[in-house]
Order: sequence, then C-alpha cells, then structure tokens
Amino acid sequence: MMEIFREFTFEAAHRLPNVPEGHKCARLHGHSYRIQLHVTGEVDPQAGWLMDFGDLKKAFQPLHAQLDHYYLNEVPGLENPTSEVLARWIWDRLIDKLPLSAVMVRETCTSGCLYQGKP
Ligand SMILES: Nc1nc2c(c(=O)[nH]1)N=C([C@H](O)[C@H](O)COP(=O)(O)OP(=O)(O)OP(=O)(O)O)CN2
Ligand SMILES: [Zn+2]
Repeated sequence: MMEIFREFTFEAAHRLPNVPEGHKCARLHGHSYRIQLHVTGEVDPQAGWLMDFGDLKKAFQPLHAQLDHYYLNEVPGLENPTSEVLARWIWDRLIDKLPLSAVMVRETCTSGCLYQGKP
C-alpha cells in the first residue's frame, strides 16, 4: 500500500460566527490556506505510480475555483468555516472521485487539521 499527496494553496477571507464573544476570529480576516489531499492504493507496476499527481490537481480544481479569493462564509456549506468544517467539505466533494485517505487543512503555519473520514 502506498500513500501519495498533493498540496494546494488558496487565499480566502472568513470569520467564525460561533466563537465566544470577544474572540478575535469573529472579526473578518484572511488566510493563505494550504490543503493536502492524501490518497492510498497500490502502485501500478507498469506506470510506477499510484496515480498521476496531475489527476489530483484536476480533481481539486473545481473546488479551488469556489474557494480562491472568496469570502468562505458565503460559500454554501461553509457558513461556519473552521478548518474542520472546510476539511470535511472538501472530503465530501472528492470522496467519490479519489481514493482519499486524508484531507489536511492548514490556516496558518502552526494551525490546521487532518480529516480521515468517518470511523
Ligand atoms: N479548532 C479550531 N480552532 C480555531 C480555528 C479552527 O478553524 N479550528 N480557527 C481559528 C481562526 O481562524 C484563526 O484565524 C486561526 O487561529 P490561530 O492559530 O489562533 O491564529 P494565530 O496565527 O493568530 O495564532 P496566535 O498564536 O494567536 O498568533 C482559531 N481557532
Ligand atoms: Zn481564521
């Protein structure tokens, strides 16, 4: 079994509507988001790869188009755009297209989440 990944970036604004009063993340702010898509499977002996990294890029492109330079709170399903909600949003839209094993979302250099699907 092999696991490969591809990383994507996008810029977006958001605010978190459900944080406690006075929390800084209730204010409008933005992030340079970094997303990793992880997929697992067997390496094709002829091709020498599990799948083409380019196919990961093609699969993510429609989501990138909905996220990049948008106000995430206005994107259907991202009304409360935490990292966790965003990771699940991405997973739900790609799980039928890719052999996903994890979606990583990083909001900052030091904070993010890893979603591995329902147990
Ligand atoms: N579990 C989560 N906690 C927080 C989320 C989240 O999505 N899931 N999001 C935020 C905010 O979006 C915030 O912008 C990022 O948080 P934080 O890492 O605290 O950002 P800073 O870089 O400003 O960290 P400092 O250590 O305060 O400098 C908050 N929490
Ligand atoms: Zn934030």
